[in-house]
Amino acid sequence: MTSSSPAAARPDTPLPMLLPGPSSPGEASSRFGLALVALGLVVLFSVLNPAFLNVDNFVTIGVNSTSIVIAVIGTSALLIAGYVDLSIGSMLALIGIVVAKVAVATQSVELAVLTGIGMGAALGLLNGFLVRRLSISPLIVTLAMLALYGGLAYVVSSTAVYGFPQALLDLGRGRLFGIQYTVLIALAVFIAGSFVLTCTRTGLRIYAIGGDARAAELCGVPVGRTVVGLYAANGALIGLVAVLLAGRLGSIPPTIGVRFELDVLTAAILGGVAFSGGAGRPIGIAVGVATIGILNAGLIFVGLQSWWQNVAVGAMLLLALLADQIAIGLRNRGKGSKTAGMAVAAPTNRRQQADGRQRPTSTGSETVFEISGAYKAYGPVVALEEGSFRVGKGEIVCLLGDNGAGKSTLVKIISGAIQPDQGSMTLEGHAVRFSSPRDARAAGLETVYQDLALCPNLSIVHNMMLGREPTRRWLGLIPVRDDRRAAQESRRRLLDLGVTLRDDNVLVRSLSGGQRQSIAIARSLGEHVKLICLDEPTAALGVKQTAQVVDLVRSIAEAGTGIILVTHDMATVRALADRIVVLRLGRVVYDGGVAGMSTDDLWALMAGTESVG
Ligand SMILES: Nc1ncnc2c1ncn2[C@@H]1O[C@H](COP(=O)(O)OP(=O)(O)OP(=O)(O)O)[C@@H](O)[C@H]1O
Repeated sequence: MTSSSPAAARPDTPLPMLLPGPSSPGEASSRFGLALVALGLVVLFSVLNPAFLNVDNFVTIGVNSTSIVIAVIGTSALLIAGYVDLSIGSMLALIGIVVAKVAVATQSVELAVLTGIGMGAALGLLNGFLVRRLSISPLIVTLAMLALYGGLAYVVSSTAVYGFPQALLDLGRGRLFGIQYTVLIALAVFIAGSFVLTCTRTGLRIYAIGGDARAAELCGVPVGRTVVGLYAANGALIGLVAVLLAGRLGSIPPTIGVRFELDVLTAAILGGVAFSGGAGRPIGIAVGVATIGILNAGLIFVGLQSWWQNVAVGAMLLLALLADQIAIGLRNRGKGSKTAGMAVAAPTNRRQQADGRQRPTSTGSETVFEISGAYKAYGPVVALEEGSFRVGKGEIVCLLGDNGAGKSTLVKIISGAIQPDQGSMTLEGHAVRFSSPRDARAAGLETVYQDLALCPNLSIVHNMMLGREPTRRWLGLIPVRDDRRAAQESRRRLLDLGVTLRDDNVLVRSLSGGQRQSIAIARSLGEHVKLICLDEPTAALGVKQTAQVVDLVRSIAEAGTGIILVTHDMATVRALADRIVVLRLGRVVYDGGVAGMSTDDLWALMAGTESVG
């Protein structure tokens, strides 16, 4: 770890645009390799059939790829969030047939468009709801929907439907300045989708969910709502594809969606979207779509039977998944090898300096938080029998206890993750009751969990601001993420805590354990935070990193925030505790100072083998 000069971290330093997404060598090279694959295909098909290299041919490839261009943005967003919808081909067939029937029956283009997009959104919503509700793999849920929608398409009509109103045909075949409407619509959808993914708050949250859904949830991201919304948006896009296809082709057979999902998924994954979630960029996705378009057209051009397209696209998908796995392997191998240029500076106003002098306790200070008579049982197991203690303003209270003593249960109650069967809490003298961690956070009580609740695929700045991203109006109209303000805000917070950065655009995945812990603690510290609950902040850290975190915790307390620290690390207890609260078999058995106690005394107190007066 290297420390950086204060100038390097000055809040007014201009920042580049901060984009979430991949930065590992494996992912970058797979996109570069893909461009080469696309070029190689063009050369190969041109050699096999010189007529392939023709402007008209590429225009046709572009027009034929419009359905994939529209659908790939929804599929990519789902994949980035760590989800998938395999049913889009069958959904396209079902919506296409229904749209066709409505268009023929009413001869109204408006009704056809409304039916397509509305039905798509409804089917997508259903898929999203089932995926979240059933809590099983989205692969299985949407595979079932694939069969269901595909079958229903044949129930509605087992033969092709045609006889559409002229306005629908005009929509599919008309041109503006010589360019087909369908191409313009596809480009508009792709650009709008890319804008949402890279420039908006929702986009960042989609990457965050794919990086670590639980961490995103703990940071206040509404994961369930976002995922269901993504499925609905994806369905609406499939509805749009169905309408445009009806207009372009002039008839819709129930086989219209065959292999569609395979083409779309392959384009997205070839384009660098990680099947494992959390990564993928529009530029790569565009190259992926182009590759699939060239491949499909080229195979027809050289006169191969259609099943060779299946073979080729299937092989491409396998290769892309393999590249994805290699990228993950490379990333894991390189873990920890990079330094982020981050250090915790030594503040000058510390109550206890590095020489270990005891700092004065603040046991008698104004109470910021109090819990009384907390009781929690899981069936016959009493996890917490009597949890009562207080925390003063700026006081550090260490919560100690042997395994199974009830510490986690008490912390979960305080943080709103579970509700006690009995007991009460006050925050700054007011009675509080939290029905969720979000409630607790809103009241000014933050919890930093042992597994940190950070998204490894996002930058330090984005992690610091996740769930409360500042926004601005682009062109005075469209709300976009204000990454510059986010960076300034996050730097200011880190500097206040003595954490200086050389590069806050680095991904959290490349930080060391101590650096991550510092970021996790710093991100929990908003302006209105009155109490922070830290769960084993120094577990699994080395000596130097532990000292860094100890410094950080101390400076937070000095600023007046109350701290509850759950730890098994007696050196940390001795360095930080104003007071200790010891739990044994679900009961508080000691609440007082640590002065004069040896580490053995502390262990004995937890184990119940010695009494301390
Ligand atoms: N969800 C649950 N269902 C049933 N029993 C539980 C549940 N959660 C905790 N317990 C039980 O409650 C008791 C206290 O558990 P708790 O996790 O609070 O202890 P702890 O002090 O945090 O232990 P550790 O240090 O090992 O994490 C244990 O006996 C545990 O098995």
